[in-house]
Amino acid sequence: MTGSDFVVVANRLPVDLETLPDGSTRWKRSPGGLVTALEPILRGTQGAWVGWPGVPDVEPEPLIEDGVELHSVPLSAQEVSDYYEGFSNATLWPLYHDVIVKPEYDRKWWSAYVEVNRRFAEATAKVAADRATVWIQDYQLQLVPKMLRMLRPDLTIGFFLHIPFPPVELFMQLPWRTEIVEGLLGADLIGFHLPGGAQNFLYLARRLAGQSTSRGSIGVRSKLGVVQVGFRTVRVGAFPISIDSGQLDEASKSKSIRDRAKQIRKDLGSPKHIMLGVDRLDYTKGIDVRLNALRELLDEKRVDPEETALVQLATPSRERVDSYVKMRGDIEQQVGRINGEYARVGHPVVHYLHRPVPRDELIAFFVAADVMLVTPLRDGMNLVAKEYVACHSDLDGALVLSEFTGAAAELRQAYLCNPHDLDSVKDAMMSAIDQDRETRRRLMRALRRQVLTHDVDRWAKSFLSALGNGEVGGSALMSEDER
Ligand SMILES: O=P(O)(O)OC[C@H]1O[C@H](O[C@H]2O[C@H](CO)[C@@H](O)[C@H](O)[C@H]2O)[C@H](O)[C@@H](O)[C@@H]1O
Ligand SMILES: Nc1ccn([C@@H]2O[C@H](COP(=O)(O)OP(=O)(O)O)[C@@H](O)[C@H]2O)c(=O)n1
Repeated sequence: MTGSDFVVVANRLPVDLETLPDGSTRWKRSPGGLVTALEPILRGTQGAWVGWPGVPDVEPEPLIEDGVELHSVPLSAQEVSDYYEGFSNATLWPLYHDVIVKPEYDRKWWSAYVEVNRRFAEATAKVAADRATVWIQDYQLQLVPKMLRMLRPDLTIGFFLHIPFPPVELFMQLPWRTEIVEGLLGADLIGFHLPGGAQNFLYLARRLAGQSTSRGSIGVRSKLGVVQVGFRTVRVGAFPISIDSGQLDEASKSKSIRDRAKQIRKDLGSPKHIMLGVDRLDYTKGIDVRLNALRELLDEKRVDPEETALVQLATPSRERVDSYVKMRGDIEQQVGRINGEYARVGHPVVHYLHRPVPRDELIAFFVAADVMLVTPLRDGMNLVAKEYVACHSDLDGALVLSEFTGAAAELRQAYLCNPHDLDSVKDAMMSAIDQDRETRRRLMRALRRQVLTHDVDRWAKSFLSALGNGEVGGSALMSEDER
């Protein structure tokens, strides 16, 4: 059998097919941190990537990009609605993000999820070489490990969840909770960002799937948990994802980016403090939280509108899902309200862009920003926080970071805040603005040490070596009955 020895399977390909006004098509980079992280890992490996091309009802021929074979899995318009917008992003996404909005449980969406997961498993089974390693990504594809194992028992199968794995009490709401846990248990190794997610999963493997599991605590890139599924041993661990920090560090030092960053400051009217938010427009990201905090700081005259600019770059995301439509309206109203009260003609306080920004332009914004605002109510990791740090070799920047991000477990020298407590967010913003230069430099130096030594390459190697060598750090097995 021919095929690829290493296959990544993700809901999206790293590029989306875009139709131009003249009817022609071109590929453009897909949104989100999963693609940011995996694209440099696969580049040049001669591996394959199986995913949806981002638009309904098309099935482009396989293509090769940077040595990687891209294989499209087609979705009909109805499947985009039921599997992607419905079950993935109106059921699982809110359920796994602390039910910030109420998850909807719809049997039709579940059927579409099962059907599309089956299609991904079949497409992968065709692409993978004999005894290949397959790495399945994220919440959209949690049934694929089991389905693929049934089709191709020769494969080594890894699964990584990019979003938080929820507390047991929330997960238990899901009508199809057992099927999801059993789907994941088809993998040889299941990875989470944080030990807490892995621990939650182990408990559910005992309780819902009735399997024996290890009892010891799980470490970061160490001390894996174990689930015994018949004769198979499934390992479970924490592998915090990261970015290509060396590449970003280099890029941010280039003259063209530095010049562009200076120009951005000028264009903003040379304010004393540039604050920046960079997110997909998603209710998990707490864009409303930072806008509320800024408005109160302006009201209380702790921040001077003449000296301050907040730039919010918001990539459009999941634009047909109801909760996203509503949130967009709310945020745009908040931006309008702040500018209505505090802007001068030609001098807004909040600069809001609802469109994707080219990569170099984004890096220039990171370089220009004095204070980065990352305030999600819940976020699996948040790569933006790490990207900002990687872009500040000048040590002259401050990161305000929500405790409810995966990144907060590693970036302890950020100005940490609780996004549910507006005073905590306001205080963190003020500390970031006011802190003396020496303290800011010391904190940024420590943050950079973490981000530059823990890059995406280390993430992938730690996961793949654990997948490859069957390394186990777990202790004795414990079944549900023994608990
Ligand atoms: O594909 P979309 O529906 O447009 O969404 C984009 C991606 O969003 C999510 O990203 C997550 O992965 C990041 C990298 O691990 C992590 O830092 C972040 O906290 C997560 O939210 C989603 O998980 C991906 O599947 C989407 O492609
Ligand atoms: N306007 C924007 C916003 C985000 N992004 C990128 O999208 C990725 C977002 O990753 P993330 O882990 O912070 O969050 P998710 O969007 O994956 O949930 C980062 O690599 C950002 O640099 C972008 O390119 N343009």
